[in-house]
Amino acid sequence: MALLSHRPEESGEVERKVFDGEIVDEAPTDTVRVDEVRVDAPEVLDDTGSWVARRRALLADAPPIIPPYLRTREQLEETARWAVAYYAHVGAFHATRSPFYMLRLMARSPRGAGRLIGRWVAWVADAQAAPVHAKVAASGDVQAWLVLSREHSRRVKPRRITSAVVAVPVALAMLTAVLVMPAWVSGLGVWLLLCLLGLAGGDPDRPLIARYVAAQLQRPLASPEIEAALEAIGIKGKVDFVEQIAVDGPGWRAELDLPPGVLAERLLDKRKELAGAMRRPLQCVWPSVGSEHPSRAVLWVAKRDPRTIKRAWPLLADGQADMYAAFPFGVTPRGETVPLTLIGTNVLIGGVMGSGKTSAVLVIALAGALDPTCQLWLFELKGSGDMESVQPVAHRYVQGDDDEHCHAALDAMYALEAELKRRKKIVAALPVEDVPTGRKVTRALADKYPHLDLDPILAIFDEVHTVFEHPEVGKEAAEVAGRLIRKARAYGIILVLTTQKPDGDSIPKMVSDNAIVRFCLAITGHIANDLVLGTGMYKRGIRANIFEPAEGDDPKDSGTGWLTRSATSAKIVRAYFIGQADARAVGRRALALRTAAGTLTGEAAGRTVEPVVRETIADHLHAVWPEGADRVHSHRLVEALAAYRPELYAPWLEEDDPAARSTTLAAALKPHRIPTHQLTIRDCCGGAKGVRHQDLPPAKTPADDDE
Ligand SMILES: Nc1ncnc2c1ncn2[C@@H]1O[C@H](COP(=O)(O)OP(=O)(O)OP(=O)(O)O)[C@@H](O)[C@H]1O
Repeated sequence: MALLSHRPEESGEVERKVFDGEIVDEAPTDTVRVDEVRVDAPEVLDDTGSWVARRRALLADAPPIIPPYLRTREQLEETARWAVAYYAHVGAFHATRSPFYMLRLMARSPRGAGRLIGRWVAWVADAQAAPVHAKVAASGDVQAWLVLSREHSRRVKPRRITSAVVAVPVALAMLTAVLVMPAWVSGLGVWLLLCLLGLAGGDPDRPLIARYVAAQLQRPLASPEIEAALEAIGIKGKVDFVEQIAVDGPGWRAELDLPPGVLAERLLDKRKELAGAMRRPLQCVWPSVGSEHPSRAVLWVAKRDPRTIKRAWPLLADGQADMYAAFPFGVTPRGETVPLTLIGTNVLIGGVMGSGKTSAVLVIALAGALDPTCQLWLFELKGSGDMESVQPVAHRYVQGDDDEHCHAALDAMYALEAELKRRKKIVAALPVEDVPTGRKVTRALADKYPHLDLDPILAIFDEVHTVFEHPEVGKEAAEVAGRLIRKARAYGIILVLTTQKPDGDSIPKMVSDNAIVRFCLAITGHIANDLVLGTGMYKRGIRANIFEPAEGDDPKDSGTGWLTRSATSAKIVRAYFIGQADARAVGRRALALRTAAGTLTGEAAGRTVEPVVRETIADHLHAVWPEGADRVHSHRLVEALAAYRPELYAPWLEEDDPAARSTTLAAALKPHRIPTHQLTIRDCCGGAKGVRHQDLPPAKTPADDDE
């Protein structure tokens, strides 16, 4: 589906074209006029300059003289193929059922004969006038009765004569024909007569011909249907169609101005009602906000229900992926493949239960698996086993939502941070000719220096809120993830986070603010929408509450969401759906690829993952502890920590009250089992909460830090 394009082209030209909510680079060229609809000539505004200037503007927007499908052979062929396939199918459908249609006709012929004879008798007897006769007879008006009788005779007599003149010769002719003609001709005649009688004996509730109902073959879109549907959902008033409804890819596109004062975003909120009013499957109806003004709407309606079109992931059966390049991720409702390039980015995926997060992230994981150079760190924190297919090639694989799994996830985040610092140091020391596009990891760099281990790392944390909400590791994990998401992408570490709880508590602000690729599946409410897609997206009409999550066996819009890469690009995409059996087959292929390439690492190579030596707040306390002191007040420690590691502890100083700062420190120390006590330190400031040196765990080697 081509949707809206309002992204500056590289040339610097800005061309805004809106197609059904999706932002694309170029306007579609494959439009075919299909529908004679009322088209008002574009209004010429008074202030657009001279007569010539106004005509120029009109000409610029004028539809092409030769319809595009006559100029592009592919579109013409595609349309012709579609039409032939459609009519061939419909023809075959009815041809197969024609014997049943015949039987039905025969069975209805007695009723048809009865009806025709009844009508004939009623006509001859002028039955229409019977109620009037009855009324006059009841009134006892003799004069009126006589007038009516005369009139009745005058009308009925010629009918009787006509009937006799027609019926007798016809009956005789038929009898003669039956006796004289060969048997097959008589049979054909009787059969035809019975068919005609059968047609006359039809029942409107039981049509003779089976209605060809196919959800994926939609009737063409027409303006009266749109107007009626808008009215049905409460949008009353004059609707102006900006252009004729046209074929646009595998659907129809209508661009319209809603009645004055009605915002186009209302259609987004009422997509379901609109589809209901149009009597079309929800997945076929895609409204979007136009670019000209807030009341300009674009409605794209699919010719076929996208759910009935099975599209296999292009890498399912063969092929490799390259994490430094694009891999196929999904398709737009128009059926165009949407590639995804993840190097140099990170990904945030959000959606309610059943919206298709795991299926979408599985596409990314399998693409990573099919790049033999890519290290996979997989944390499936739902514990459902949906990513087991990738386990055989994973450098690290954790599945579950218990304490141990959350600790393992935090540990992995620290390990990724340590790896980031290692890479950063290496890249900083490289000669400038090795990093012509800036100090970041590239495929060329990784290939040139294989011993430096700069190959991409794909780290997926599925249902990451499980870690962020964990009472012990949550806060720490949020801080590490916040640092990682900002810095890791330049060094070939791709972070992919998914959550079914997009809210402030389950996704730290630092994470949501710094996500680059965002994929928002079905969600409820504008807060969750903007948390996943970025502030202001809901207002701009990029709304994921238009999608419906899976319900039972019906996938509905599952796997469909808004995919954005920057504030100005957004498109509706349905991620490829890869079933578990297929995913396992891809996993086996990935294992073979890596075994042949000798690139199995970590757990996949049978190694045990050692926990990283990492800094904790206990290490930081050791670092700031005054030499020789056996006790220090908490508020003093907070000030010292904030000076030592402002990125971690400066926010604690926002609290002016020393007691409140002490409470924050006590809460942070609790997971490390470091107690705080009421301490009186004479040379300091009397009695207050504080920490005893003897309660600190022994100092350990701090992780390398070049912050
Ligand atoms: N792209 C897709 N195309 C078609 N169906 C899909 C797609 N993605 C998911 N589904 C269907 O939706 C169901 C739910 O998908 P999935 O488990 O990925 O959702 P989820 O958001 O991870 O749900 P939960 O949070 O409950 O685990 C799947 O079982 C599948 O039937």
